[in-house]
Amino acid sequence: MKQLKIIKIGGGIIDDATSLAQFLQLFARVEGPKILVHGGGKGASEMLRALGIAPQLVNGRRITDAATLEIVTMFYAGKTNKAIVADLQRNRVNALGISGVDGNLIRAVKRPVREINYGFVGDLKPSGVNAALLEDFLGLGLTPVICAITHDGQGQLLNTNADTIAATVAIALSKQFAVELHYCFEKNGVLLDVNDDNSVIGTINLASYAELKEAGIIAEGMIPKLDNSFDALSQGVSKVIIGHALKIGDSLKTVLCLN
Ligand SMILES: Nc1ncnc2c1ncn2[C@@H]1O[C@H](COP(=O)(O)OP(=O)(O)O)[C@@H](O)[C@H]1O
Ligand SMILES: CC(=O)N[C@@H](CCC(=O)OP(=O)(O)O)C(=O)O
Repeated sequence: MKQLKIIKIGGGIIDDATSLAQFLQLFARVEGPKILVHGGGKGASEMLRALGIAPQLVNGRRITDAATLEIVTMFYAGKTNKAIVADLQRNRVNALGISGVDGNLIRAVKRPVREINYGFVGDLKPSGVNAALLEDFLGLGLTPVICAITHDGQGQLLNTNADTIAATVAIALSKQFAVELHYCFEKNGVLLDVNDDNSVIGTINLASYAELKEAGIIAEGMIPKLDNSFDALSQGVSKVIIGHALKIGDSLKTVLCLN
């Protein structure tokens, strides 16, 4: 089976121009077919504040009203996506910036209102990913760069967590490829002590994840990241790695496994 690397980069690195440039230089050197999925939540929150809108996140997901949707669409699909593609082109990677709307790449369903009304937030299923289009792009030697905006097929844009996009795209492509999913961020991996970058937990399985969550060692944004990771592993993704964005390929990282 052909190999494919799907690499997700989060807002902590994107927000820092030097770190982003260093990461993209490393990404350019990753061999074989690859896809970059990017977030940008931190910068979007700063932009919202600058425009007088208080960002609201619940369990790592942004409550997205109409005004917030307009701004995050500009920020993710415009400014951030194009800046990343331009820098990859500088690094001689033929990157193709794309949202989930273009080419019907990712069709989502607006999250139903339960205790919390998340507004224009999209939930995903692997069947909503146009895997054939991504395969075609890869076949043309292009490197897709996917942002966190999706659509419902009825003209409505939706904001979707970038970790979830990476996992769902990875699952959708795992029929055609042996997929390695890398979550890259500003720490060395999943840590025993969130303030000690030397406390990386080398491997986590479903049982140890439950214990670490119960003990409060894994918290906040790391919970949806790991939920997405275990979903991906249980639905055909070969390998999931969580590590530092500026140390891709380094041995310091967390590898996830089901058992
Ligand atoms: N055990 C842990 N190890 C590492 N990070 C953790 C842990 N528990 C909670 N976190 C938090 O999770 C954050 C990563 O999640 P998130 O902010 O969603 O990242 P990203 O924006 O890159 O997707 C870290 O910056 C850290 O504050
Ligand atoms: C619905 C939802 O939460 N969408 C995210 C999309 C961006 C993202 O996921 O960015 P990071 O990966 O940098 O956190 C948001 O607006 O924050």
